[in-house]
Amino acid sequence: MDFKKYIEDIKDFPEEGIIFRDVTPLLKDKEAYKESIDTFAKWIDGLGVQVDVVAGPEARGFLFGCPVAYKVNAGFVPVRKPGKLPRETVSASYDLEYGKNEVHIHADSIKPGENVVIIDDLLATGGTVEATIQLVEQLGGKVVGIAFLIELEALKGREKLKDYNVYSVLTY
Ligand SMILES: O=P(O)(O)OC[C@H]1O[C@H](OP(=O)(O)OP(=O)(O)O)[C@H](O)[C@@H]1O
Ligand SMILES: Nc1ncnc2[nH]cnc12
Repeated sequence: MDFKKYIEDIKDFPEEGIIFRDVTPLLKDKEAYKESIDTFAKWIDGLGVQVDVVAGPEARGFLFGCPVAYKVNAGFVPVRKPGKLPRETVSASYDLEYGKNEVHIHADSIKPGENVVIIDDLLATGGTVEATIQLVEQLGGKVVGIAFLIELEALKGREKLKDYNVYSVLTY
């Protein structure tokens, strides 16, 4: 399927100079959304390992991570912005293409030795996923794969992920 048909390019959002890749038209289209989830799941099946956990960064990572977790019979761990998780967390901070942020996961959410796949809608500078990897590994999880719907190649996020198995459905 030509998924790019379902991605809207918005100039100068949320700041001048950024082309925002909006996935909401894809989410709205039942066939495109389903096929995108199936595409992630097929890639995960091809890894040949039982995935225990899918971890997805707030908020758009939930939109893809949760249905993929369901499909591959794994649990889902939300990677959240500060002040959202009610129990003890571990955290890491990072720079965004626009701005700065911090991510948290519950300290008991991943057990040592569990196989984890990280899913997000988009790879830009790689800051979010790098921070997410740090959290998973701090808890003893093994990052067996990382997948995005969209990779913005010019921002070279993949260079931060050299040691990992990385997949993107679409590149720009
Ligand atoms: O590779 P990076 O430079 O880290 O950028 C990619 C991240 O930026 C976006 O999330 P954002 O923080 O805008 O939050 P949202 O999902 O809540 O909109 C996107 O969903 C990725 O998580
Ligand atoms: N250009 C972009 N479009 C959509 N989400 C993003 N997150 C970081 N950069 C982005």
